[in-house]
This record gives sequence, structure tokens and C-alpha cells, in this order.
Amino acid sequence: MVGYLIGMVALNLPHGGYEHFANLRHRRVSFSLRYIVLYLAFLVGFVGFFFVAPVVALGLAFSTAVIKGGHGGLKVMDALCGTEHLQSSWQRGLAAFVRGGAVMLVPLLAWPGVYVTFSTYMVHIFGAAGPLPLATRLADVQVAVGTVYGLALVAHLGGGLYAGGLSRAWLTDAAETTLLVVYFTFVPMMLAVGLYFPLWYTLRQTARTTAVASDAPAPDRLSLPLTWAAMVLGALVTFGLMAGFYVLVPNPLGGAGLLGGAVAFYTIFVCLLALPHIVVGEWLDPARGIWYVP
Ligand SMILES: CC1=C(/C=C/C(C)=C/C=C/C(C)=C/C=O)C(C)(C)CCC1
Repeated sequence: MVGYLIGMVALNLPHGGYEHFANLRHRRVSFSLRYIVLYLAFLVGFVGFFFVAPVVALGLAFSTAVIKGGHGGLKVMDALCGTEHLQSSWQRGLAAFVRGGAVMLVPLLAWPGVYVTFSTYMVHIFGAAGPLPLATRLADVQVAVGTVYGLALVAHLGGGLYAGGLSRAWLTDAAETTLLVVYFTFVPMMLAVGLYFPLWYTLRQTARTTAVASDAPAPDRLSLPLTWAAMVLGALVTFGLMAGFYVLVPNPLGGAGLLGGAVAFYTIFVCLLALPHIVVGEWLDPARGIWYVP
């Protein structure tokens, strides 16, 4: 739990800020202001959704991790090793699902106890009571998830081989995908997730940013001191939001002890930050976005 919190708060959270910064530094100030307003609107909407339907919202939160690992990983492949073996949008979707699913679906099969326990704490943060459907129907959910994920994995690797042959891109993809599945199967879930985001995700996104970094910045971008001030302000606002969220929810630690409660609380918080990051930072901005590859 300590490893998870260090990895996620000290290492991964600053990278999230950097991702916003790297995305906005090439934009006009008016764009950045619109971005911030939309981001906050989606954030408030997602918090509201957790209060109205915590279980569904938790599913959406976990999907956020799948999309970050999956779609984000696909863009890294685009930039670094090529994706000639993924020719249709179906294949790209499958590739993203399989990579992201390694992060959130494989551990449900390999580490169901910790998965269910912490998921339960997370919905209890919002005052929900009773066991999750995930807990009461665990075996059924595992069979369904295992079947769908297994089929997707075979279709992804088989489809890529069929479309691109034994290319370098396919081999790299197959090796990375296998590594992710093996990693999330054998490394205890909390540590696995807590190291994956700060090390694998951030390292690769930084490599992608570097690989595509030749763009000219917008003419009216912020000056250096103002950029610094915006980043400091961004960090303070982020921790202010965390404090506000702590006060807002009825049961911030979800009924767990201090350390377990901190893990559950921070995980919900990072999902709350990450969903609007993807929606506003990527999907509403198809021409560029946080995972931009020219
Ligand atoms: C279910 C579950 C977990 C969920 C982790 C999640 C959902 C992480 C999301 C991270 C994101 C969105 C990062 C963005 O940068 C834990 C805490 C590992 C503990 C074991 C059970």
C-alpha cells in the first residue's frame, strides 16, 4: 500500500500535470482557458455521478484505467515502433482493449480478493452500503471477463499476425502484450498497478512526446514565468481539489483503516482526475490531444 501511494501520488500525479502542460504549451491561451472550464465541468459531473450511481461510476472509473493503458499505449506504438499490423479501426480497438484490460481485467482473475475488497471500500466512500454485485457474483463475472479477455487477446495477436505477417511491429506488440499479461498475473495487484502507471505509462508517454516534439508553439503562449506560475497553481489546485473531495464525501476512507482507506480514496480521486483528462484532453480534441502523434 505504501509502494502504491508513493508510485501514484509522488510519481504518477506530477506526470498527469506534465501531460496537461505538454498538451497545452502549443495552444493559444483562449484554448487553454476553454480546456480548463470543460475539464472542471466534467470533473464535477463525474463526482455527481458517483453520488447518484456509485457502482456504475466505479465501473466507469476502472474503464478510465483501461483506456489510459490501452489507448495511451496504442499511441506510443504509433509513435515508436509503428502499427502497420493494425490496419482496421477494429484491430486498433482490440489492441487498446487488450493492453488496457491487462491492467484492470487480468488482476480480477489473478487477484480477486484484493480487487473486491478495495472496490467495496471505494463505493463505501460515497455512502453506498452492502456488497458489490462483483462480490456476490464473483465466479460468474470472472468467467465472463476471462472468456471475453481471452478471446480478445487471441483475436488481437492472431489478427495482427494475419494482417502484417511476422513484422517487427507485430513482434514488439506481441512481446509487450505478453509482458503486460504476465506482469499483471504474477505481481500482486496493488504493487503492479502502483508501479505500472509511474514507470511504464509515464516513461512511454514521455518517449512519445519526445519522439513527436518538433511542433512550433502557439504565438500567444504563456511566457516562462507565467508557465511556471500556472504549473505551481495547477499543483496547488489539484491538492485543494483533493482536500475538498475529502470533505465532501460522507466516508472518505470507505470504512477501511488509514492506509487501506488512503489507497481507496486516492484511487477514486485519480480516476476522477483521469476521466476528464481523457475526454477533454483527447476525445474532444481529435486533431491533437494528450496522446498526439502527427
Ligand atoms: C481495483 C483495485 C485497484 C484499482 C486501481 C485503479 C482503478 C487505478 C487507476 C489508476 C488511474 C486511472 C491512473 C491514472 O493515471 C487498486 C487500488 C490497485 C487496489 C486493488 C483493487
